[in-house]
Amino acid sequence: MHISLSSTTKVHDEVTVDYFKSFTHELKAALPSSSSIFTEAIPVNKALEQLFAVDVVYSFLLNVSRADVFSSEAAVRFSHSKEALNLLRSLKLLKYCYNLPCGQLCNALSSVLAVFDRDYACVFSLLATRVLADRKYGALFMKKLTIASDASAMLKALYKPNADYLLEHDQHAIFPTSIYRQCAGHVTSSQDSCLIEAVMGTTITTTIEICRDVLNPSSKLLSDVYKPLGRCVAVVDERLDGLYGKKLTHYFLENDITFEKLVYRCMEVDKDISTVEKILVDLKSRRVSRNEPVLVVGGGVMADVGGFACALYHRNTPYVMLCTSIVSGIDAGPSPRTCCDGLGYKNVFGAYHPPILTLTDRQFFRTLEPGWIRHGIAEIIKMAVTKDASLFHCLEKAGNRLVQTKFGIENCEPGSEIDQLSESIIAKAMDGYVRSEYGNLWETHQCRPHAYGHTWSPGFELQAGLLHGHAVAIGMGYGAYLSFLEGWISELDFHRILRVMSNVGLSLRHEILQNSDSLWASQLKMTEKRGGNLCAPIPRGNIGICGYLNELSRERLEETLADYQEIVKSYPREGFGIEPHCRDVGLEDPSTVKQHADNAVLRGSISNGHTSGHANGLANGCSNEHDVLSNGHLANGDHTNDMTKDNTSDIELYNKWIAEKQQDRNADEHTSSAIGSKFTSISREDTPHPPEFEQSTLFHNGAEEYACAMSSAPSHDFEVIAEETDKANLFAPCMVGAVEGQFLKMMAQVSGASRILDIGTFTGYSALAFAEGMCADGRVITIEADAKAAAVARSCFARSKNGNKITLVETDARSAVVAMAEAGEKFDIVFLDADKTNYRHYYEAGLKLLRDGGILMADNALCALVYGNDDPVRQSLHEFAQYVRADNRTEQVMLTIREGVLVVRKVNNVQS
Ligand SMILES: C[S@@+](CC[C@H](N)C(=O)[O-])C[C@H]1O[C@@H](n2cnc3c(N)ncnc32)[C@H](O)[C@@H]1O
Repeated sequence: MHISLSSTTKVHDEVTVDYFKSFTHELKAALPSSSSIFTEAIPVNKALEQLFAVDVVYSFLLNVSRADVFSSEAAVRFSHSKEALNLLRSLKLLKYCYNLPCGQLCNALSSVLAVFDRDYACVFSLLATRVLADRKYGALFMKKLTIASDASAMLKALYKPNADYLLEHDQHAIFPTSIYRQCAGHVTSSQDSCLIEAVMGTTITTTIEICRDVLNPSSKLLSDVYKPLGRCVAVVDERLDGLYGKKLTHYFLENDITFEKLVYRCMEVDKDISTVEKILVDLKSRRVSRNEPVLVVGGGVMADVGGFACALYHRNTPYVMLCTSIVSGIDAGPSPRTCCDGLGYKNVFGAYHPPILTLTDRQFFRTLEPGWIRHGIAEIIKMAVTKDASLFHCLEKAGNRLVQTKFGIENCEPGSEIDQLSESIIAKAMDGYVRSEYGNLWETHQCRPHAYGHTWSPGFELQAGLLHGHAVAIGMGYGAYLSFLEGWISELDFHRILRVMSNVGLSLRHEILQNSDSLWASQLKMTEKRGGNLCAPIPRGNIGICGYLNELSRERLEETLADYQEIVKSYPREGFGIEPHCRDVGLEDPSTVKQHADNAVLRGSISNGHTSGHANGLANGCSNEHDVLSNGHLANGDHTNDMTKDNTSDIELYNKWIAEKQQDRNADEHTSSAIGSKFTSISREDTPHPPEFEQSTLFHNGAEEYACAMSSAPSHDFEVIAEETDKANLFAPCMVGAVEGQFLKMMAQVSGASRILDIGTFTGYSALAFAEGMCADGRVITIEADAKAAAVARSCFARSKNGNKITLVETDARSAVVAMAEAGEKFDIVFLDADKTNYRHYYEAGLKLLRDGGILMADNALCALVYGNDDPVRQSLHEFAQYVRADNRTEQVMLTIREGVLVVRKVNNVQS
């Protein structure tokens, strides 16, 4: 250090634990508890001015502002105890004292004092609390009080020279963009500057804490971050909001912090760019600043998309990760690899952006299903086998009690052996994970122990619809077998690894392994991703140590895979896992999701004239073991080759094919009216009655079944509805069913509807389909007159995660719609599915209820064709269709979905 500021200022080369200790004693001597500064009589600004003028304080702040807080030497100096580590955490904050709000600065000072003198810290914290509570001075940067043009001359004389020093020698300390990251680099150039060689590096700091009861208002973990800012903007997983939303709100309310909660659905299927976009739009609308840590609350999906949104927002915005699942709590939460799926690939978009603070609290595990707990344990086992033998011992000891007690949270006493063991397991797993991840933040090399189990599993995880943890467990078991065959671990240790997984109900095998193609495809893809090396992490030497397998031929893979499956058959359940599939724990089958994703890629590649190899190329750039889709044909590239053929010949072939098809069809009387020469001039003739239609159904046999098979599978909630309808002996065909349900859901999604009116609930299928397609704060009002049907619907809504978006009104819809229109209610979509003879009445009220541009849909509209001549509904539906057709306030299309859906768009502002 080259500057002396006053004769009394001591400049320390190194800030140590002892330095903090002597600061505490010196401060107590200079400002004893009896000082007037600690009394309420003195205004906050005066108290602060006095505090900063104390010689001990300004020499302390000078030293910490110049301290090298990010070096490994500094870490070593503070590594001997938890208290010392907490001091390092305070030091990292105090380094930026000029830029800290006074409230936060005083808080950090009282945390330091608390390590050495609790009584004195208590007195000091009263001052800190007063400052924090002061709207003006609590949020004011220390530099405003000490070096700004209107600061007192005395304080300026003390603090300005050091600020000037920092401006020259350590710009981060005086004008930081973020207090959580620094960068440095050097540039060398030729004399004429035509050749430049440069090196750049970034240093990021973060804190990870395994904590308890973080949402108890007395916990300071979150309030320490947000109190100085005055507010907390949080992005919250919708499911978590249902479970803990009130507690979260209460926490911030009690701590007098404005809480702005943004809620998003975070199922695996939501992990796409649209969710990230929504978060970005919302952050902007809340005017979140680039220095304001966003609170991200949820499991793995939320950690990925929330973290990614923060990485994109202002190019880089800090965030605090509150982990609520095991996977986020020890893996995705602190992970720097934020991402979302896209173009049919998992994790194809992303950024390296770790949280500034990760909090893992086991209390949240209470609401996890056993199947989710089991799947989370796989990620812990991976760290135990490759990084930490002591963690492995803990897992062996705890066994299935981890699942039974939800990691020491249920069916056991606080402080019991399993409670402590669980805490230790989570902490050690986290430690192992961040040690292997943070040393290789940008994945600049492929020696990554935490990828154990992830080399072959991407080949079958999605195809088999497996939960990630079960797929990884199979990958780990097989990897351990290869390690044993290599002579890297003993047979005993190989079986210990299998046993620890089997004991908690994880899978050691699955039928899909009978075909090794997908594993081989995955191996090829991984090798490509890992820079041409297989580099498969497997245990080597002992449990707790990692080695890397770099060669495995196709023949050997087949042979060893077959042997492995024989061996694991001797394990309980013949090696199969408990509830291994996503569908077993109520999650959407990812293979369905994947199928749609593949279609998207294919469509994209055709319409862009690109090959699917283009999309493959994107996947190659991915950086996450979870990211390769298990699609054998894409991975093998054979499909790619088809698509890269000469474009012209493809078009010629297509034209020839279509000409033949046209001829065939035109030869068939029934279809020639709609296809071919008459296509552009369909008759617009109207008839007083519905035209004769020879068939009693709209479609040939098999058409609807095929449409159903090729549409996204409905969620489990609809199975519940079907079962309950059946149990209640209600007429099941009343329900809109799978294909139309999926259509309604999509209409809600693509229109971004936030309010939908569903007339004719029956047992709730259409209402729930709409609800599924709407965002968290969407509302479906559904009307049903029949008490029995309404009761079934109500119970189904109560069992669905989307049921909270639905309000069921049990009444006669005819008068209800009039009353709603009179009350000025507005909807984005109105769906008619009640008494068909009253469709015209609902239509008129519906137009009043729709916002401009809104959509009205009338179900069963094509039934005018198939109902018998003596059925009054036949004529009534026909007249309704005629009425709409003649209405110039709307435009419409009759869709041949199920029994016909007449879709009507309101084009003008409709007067009542
Ligand atoms: C075809 S079902 C509706 C099916 C439902 N949309 C679904 O997807 O499951 C028609 C429902 O409308 C109800 N309904 C008929 N007339 C009604 C009225 N005037 N007011 C309210 N509900 C009525 C019937 O009780 C019946 O449950």
